Formats: sequence, C-alpha cells, structure tokens
Amino acid sequence: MADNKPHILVFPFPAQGHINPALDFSKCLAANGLKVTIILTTMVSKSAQVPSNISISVEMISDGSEEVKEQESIEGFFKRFKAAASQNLAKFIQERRETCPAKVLVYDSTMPWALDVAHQEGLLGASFFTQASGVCAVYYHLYTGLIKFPYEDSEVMLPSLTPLGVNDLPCFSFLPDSNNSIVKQLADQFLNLEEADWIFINTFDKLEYEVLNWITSRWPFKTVGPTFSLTYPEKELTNERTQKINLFEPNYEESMKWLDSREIGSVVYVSFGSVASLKEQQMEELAHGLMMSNCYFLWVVRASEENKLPQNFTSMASEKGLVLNWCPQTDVLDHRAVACFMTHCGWNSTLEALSSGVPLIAMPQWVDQTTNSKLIEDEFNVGLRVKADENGLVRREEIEMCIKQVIQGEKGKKLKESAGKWKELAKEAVDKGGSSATNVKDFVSELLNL
Ligand SMILES: O=c1ccn([C@@H]2O[C@H](COP(=O)(O)OP(=O)(O)O[C@H]3O[C@H](CO)[C@@H](O)[C@H](O)[C@H]3O)[C@@H](O)[C@H]2O)c(=O)[nH]1
Repeated sequence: MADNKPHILVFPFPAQGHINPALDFSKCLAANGLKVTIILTTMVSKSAQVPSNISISVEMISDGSEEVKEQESIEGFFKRFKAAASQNLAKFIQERRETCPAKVLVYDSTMPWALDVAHQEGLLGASFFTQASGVCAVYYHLYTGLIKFPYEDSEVMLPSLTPLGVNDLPCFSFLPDSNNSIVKQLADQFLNLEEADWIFINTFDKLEYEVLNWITSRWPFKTVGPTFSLTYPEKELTNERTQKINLFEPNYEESMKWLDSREIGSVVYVSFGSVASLKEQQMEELAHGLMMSNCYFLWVVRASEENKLPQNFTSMASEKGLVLNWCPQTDVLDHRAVACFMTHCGWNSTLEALSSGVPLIAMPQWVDQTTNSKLIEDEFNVGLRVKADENGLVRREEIEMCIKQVIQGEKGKKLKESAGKWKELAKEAVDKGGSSATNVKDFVSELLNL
C-alpha cells in the first residue's frame, strides 16, 4: 500500500539548525502515513551522515558548490545557490513525475524561490519557518521598511512585541552595510508568502501567544513545535525519534559516560551551535570563566574552533571539564546531571532546553540569537543574558557570576521553576490533542483527502 501514500518533498536549507527541525517534522509526517523525501544539496554531501534505518528517503541535488573554485562573497553564495538549486529542484521533481510523483514541497522559508519552483511544477508549497515567531515578526518589519538596518533608534516598539533595544534586535553588526544579502535573505521570507498553500513554524502556541496572535491575523501560520519532540502515533517508530542527519559526528558514549558519573544538577553544558564562531580572546575568557566557576562543564567546541582554546586547556581542565567536538545535545539536556545550558541561543537549542526544563545562560552571537536572548530573559524567564564590556567582550568574571547565579543562587531556583513550566507546556503542545500535534494531524488529513 506504500505506493498510495501522498508523497511530500521536504527541502531544508542545508545547515544543521535547519535540517534538524525539517527532519523531525518529516519523521512525524511519515509516522502519520505520508511518504516523505528530504532533499539535501551538495554543499553538505561530504559531511552529512544519513541514518540507514529511517522511514524517509534522503536525496541530494546539486547547488553548484562542486564548481566553486574561489572564495565567494555571501551575496555570490546566495546567488549561485539559488540559480543552481532551483534548476536542479525542478529537474528532480520532473524526473520523478512518472514513477514517484510528489504532491507538496515543504521548503525552508529562507528559500522563497522554492515555492515558485513547486508551483511551476504543479506541486503545492508549504513554507517552513525554523526561527521564533517574535523574530519572524521583526524580519517582517525589516521587509516592509518599518525598521531599517543599521537600526536608527535606540529602542523600537513593534506590534505585539516587548520593546526591543538595539542589542535585542537581530544582529547583523558583523556586516559591512545595510544592503547586505543576509538581511535581505531573511526579510525576503515574506516576499511571496501570500502564495504559500501552508505556513508552518517551529514554535508552540503558549510560548509566543501574543505575537502568534498578531502573525496569524495576517497569515495562516501553523505552529508545529517543538518539532523534535512531536509525538509519533506508531510505537515502532519511537526509535526513529533520536535518529538525526548529522553534519558533525556526535560523541555519544563519552558524553553520556562522563555525565553519568556526575551528580544531579552539577554540570554546565556549553555549546554555540553549528555556525557561530567566537573570537580567540572570547574563547579564552570563556575557558577561564568556566574554570573560575568551579562547576563541572561539558563544552562543545567544534573541530574548526579548537585551535582557539588556550594552550593545554583540555588537559588542564580535565578534572572539571570535558571538551568535545559535538555531542548528542538533546540527550545531554535531558541528563539529570545538567544544571544549566550556556548557549548562543539558536532557536533549536532554545526550544530543546525549554523542553528539557533546563535554565539558560544566554550568550548570543548574531542574527536571531540576540532577539532570542531577550525572549529567554524577559519573556520566558528561563535565563540570564551575559553582559559584554565596552569592547563587546564577555569577561571571565561575568561568566563565573552568571554560572554561580543560575546554579546556586535564588534566581536560579526561579529560572528552574519557570523552565519546568515550559517543559510541561511544550509537552502539552506536541502530545495527542495538543496545538502542534493537531496542526500536523490536520495537514496530514488534508493531504490524504487531496
Ligand atoms: O554538540 C551539539 C551541538 C548542537 N547540536 C544540535 O544542533 C542544532 C543547533 O541548532 P541551533 O541551536 O538552532 O543553532 P545553529 O546551528 O546555530 O542554527 C542556525 O539556525 C537556527 C534556526 O534557524 C537559528 O536559530 C540559529 O541562529 C542559526 O545559527 C540543535 O538541534 C542541537 O541539538 C547537537 O546535536 N550537538
């Protein structure tokens, strides 16, 4: 009967923070009776480790990266990526028209041109947003020109959002000018959104209640998050939940063994996700701050960042800390030894921490992370944001103080309580009858009846 299942193509932007929620959403769709194919592009073909035993297919199309011989500008990258990937996406759909036709393309909202390809090829299109609704609302105001980058006011009041200071708005300060292609790329998520047949977002209703009300009064956004904990209806698929398409090799054994030997609530987990790159001096301050806190720590430092660690740090810190290149983050956050998460505030990391009831120390780096850190501190009340000095450096004393406050202080107890509340509400959203679970179910029913 498998051949009769409606076939859905899922096309994430090829980066870990976009692939993870797209894969989780895909697994849930497959578990609900759809045939799902994820399409990756060749820029991740060397690093992507695709599990063999999952119920979805994973295919690769060219994004032209094989032809790139010289360093590209960001603008050049987006241009080349769009030109090659849109052409090859169309070809991919055409080639399967006879044997395995697809009905819908779920595409990452940062690639609005994929909707045009879907419609041209006779498919329906669903935009999939991987960032917070609050951040999407800010991007919309950048799109309409209500706010401009570089930001002109010290504080902005936007509909349904708490007042945002310059440091709370999405950060592009590493960019040379206001016409930068990353700002444009993010604002352009709204370019043809009106034409999308569905719009999904990886958040949940109670977490961002007001801004979701505002957004849904304009577009039919459906919450489907936290995607990684979406409930599967079929028991035999529960093993699949932990399967990921990793672009980095996680060290499962070592991280779990090390955490197992630590006491309950004694470890700071530190990670800055798959893209952020700290300056060497910042790495040094962080290394010292962790040591000064005297707490145990598990610090993920990607292989490409390792050379910024102070000399001999790993061996010097071995009594207190474990430094790994990548870990199974959701398992780590669920471990009883983990007391708090020092994070760059990527949206997946934020949702994963909330779902595990773990308080946060927010150390945002760029794009949405600054706004997420504002939400974490002032809206969700689950964390503290570190303060940087006048040179933008977060000093070791500040890091030490924040860790101590969250792990030992009264403030920490309140944050933990609040995180526990979000854990319950996140679970409620994805459990049977919950808002996110219902939105997924309704989507599947629509497709089964097409
Ligand atoms: O050792 C690690 C570290 C991370 N992760 C996973 O990697 C993902 C990281 O995602 P995220 O926290 O969102 O960070 P980025 O990788 O930085 O994600 C990019 O994409 C996100 C979604 O659009 C944005 O919110 C971020 O700012 C952007 O940098 C999460 O699912 C983590 O569980 C691991 O499995 N092991």
